[in-house]
Amino acid sequence: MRPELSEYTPIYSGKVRELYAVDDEHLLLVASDRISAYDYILDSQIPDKGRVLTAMSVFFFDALGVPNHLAGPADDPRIPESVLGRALITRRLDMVQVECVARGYLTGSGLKEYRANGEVCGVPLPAGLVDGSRIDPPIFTPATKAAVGDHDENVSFERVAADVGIDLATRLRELTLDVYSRGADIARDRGILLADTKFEFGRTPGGELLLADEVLTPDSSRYWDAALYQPGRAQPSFDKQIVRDWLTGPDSGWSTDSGTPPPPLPDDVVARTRTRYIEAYERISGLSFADWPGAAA
Ligand SMILES: N#Cc1c(N)ncnc1-c1cnn(Cc2cccc(F)c2)c1
Repeated sequence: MRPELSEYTPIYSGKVRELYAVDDEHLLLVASDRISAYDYILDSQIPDKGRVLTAMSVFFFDALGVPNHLAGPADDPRIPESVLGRALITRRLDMVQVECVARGYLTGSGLKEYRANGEVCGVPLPAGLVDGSRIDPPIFTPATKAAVGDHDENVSFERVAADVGIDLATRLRELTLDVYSRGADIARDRGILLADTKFEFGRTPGGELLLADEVLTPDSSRYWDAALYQPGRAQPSFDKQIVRDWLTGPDSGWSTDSGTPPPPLPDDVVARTRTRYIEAYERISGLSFADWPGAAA
């Protein structure tokens, strides 16, 4: 008999995820079916998004073999039925307060910084780069965690070293770039470009540094279809472009500068977006989402 979610203590509620205390040493990370676009949490949910993204994290935790915070399988008996497949039991860690970002392509806040001063997080880049340019080798572009609703602030490696010490900062950079590069290789072999990603790390009471949070999901990363890749423009998001195009298209009656929340999504936009998430998982993992625990939404 599985416990009810109400038996666990809520300790954090994010835009699309929640965190519960299971006991003194373990947490339950729950991924919802909520989706964000243009800095709004949409009223419409994407069925099975939480289960797909949980499956992607588990695939990469297993595939990359990095010591991590998982403390049980996807069907761990401590996971309530109501969130089975979209929740994981993890070790409770002392989280390192650094957003560990790796970039293999130039876009978003990194592009904005580059256009202003030719570098990202203090890392100089070659002249002449455009939106979507490859950054080879990939770079470590850390950020400080923002308050809810704010954007993280990009900081230099030197700032991270000042905050957490040079040894830990060096280890964070090394792990971030290694895990990003190996994850990007896996995705690229399946026709999907991992443009950038954000990792979080934490330490055990014994001081071991573990990879935590979600790993290489479309919510913590930018995924692009390699077949559509064209440097010099904003690349279509593998998973969110259908939503973005409808919201900014003629049928939504909405615009990004309206100052109002986006309208609900049409059923076909929801359905096609669900399919994109499942396609990303099945192409990258080589596994069938039908085999993943939990009831289809
Ligand atoms: N992972 C992890 C983790 C851990 N293993 N130990 C202690 N704290 C955290 C932790 C704290 N904040 N977050 C972000 C987060 C993740 C998932 C859902 C949310 F609502 C929020 C993660």
